[in-house]
Amino acid sequence: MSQIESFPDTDAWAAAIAARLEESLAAAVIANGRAVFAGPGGTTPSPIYARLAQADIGWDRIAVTLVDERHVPETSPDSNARLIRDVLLQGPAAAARFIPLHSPAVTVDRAAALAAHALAQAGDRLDAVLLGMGEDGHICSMFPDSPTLRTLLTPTLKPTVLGVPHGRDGAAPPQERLSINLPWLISADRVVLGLKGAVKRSVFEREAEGDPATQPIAALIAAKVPLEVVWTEG
Ligand SMILES: O=C1O[C@H](COP(=O)(O)O)[C@@H](O)[C@H](O)[C@H]1O
Repeated sequence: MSQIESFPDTDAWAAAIAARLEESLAAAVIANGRAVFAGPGGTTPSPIYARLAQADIGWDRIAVTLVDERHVPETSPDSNARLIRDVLLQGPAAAARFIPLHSPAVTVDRAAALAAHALAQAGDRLDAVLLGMGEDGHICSMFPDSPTLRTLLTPTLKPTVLGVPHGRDGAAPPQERLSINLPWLISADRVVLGLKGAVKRSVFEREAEGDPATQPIAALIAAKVPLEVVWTEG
């Protein structure tokens, strides 16, 4: 199982994660003249994004995208793009190019195809990835019991973005979603999973021992994603 690194409080935790992402993005800009970062939405990443935004790392050479998104316009409070624009793409990081996963006025599958194309144009791998995890064990929009789950977790496909239908009969997710697939994470140089709280720690420990075909955390570990798990009680 992946080691869990613990930090005493949210400030130390967010600073440690932001420093790792900054280091990988700066190294990629120096080595390749460009870099690609992908991050999550949700309630967890804001303090990390606020710190990362201040890094002096040549943001005009960096493309920023999402690991997942709801199929909603950016005006929606549920939009992960809105969080990225409001918190990460500020200060020095405002110079970065944003690649949204959602496209307005098309189906979720068409939006996914457009995002897959835009991401492939940005590069053949992600230089730094931040992940969050829901208390049901989902990362990106890889939801337990979703009909797209097994495809998203298939390690041998090419890196892409898939549309995820909303769950039936109250199952998650309540809205259509878009998600990068496991092969994008396999190809990444660095993947940091930021966890807060005792519940998420125990969910991670349980999921890490699970079935790689149906449990995203187990799939990442089995596929040898370069995963760093960084936790604070919060
Ligand atoms: O639905 C989502 O949830 C997860 C976890 O969110 P959090 O609020 O528990 O931090 C997030 O990683 C994902 O990007 C988001 O779309």
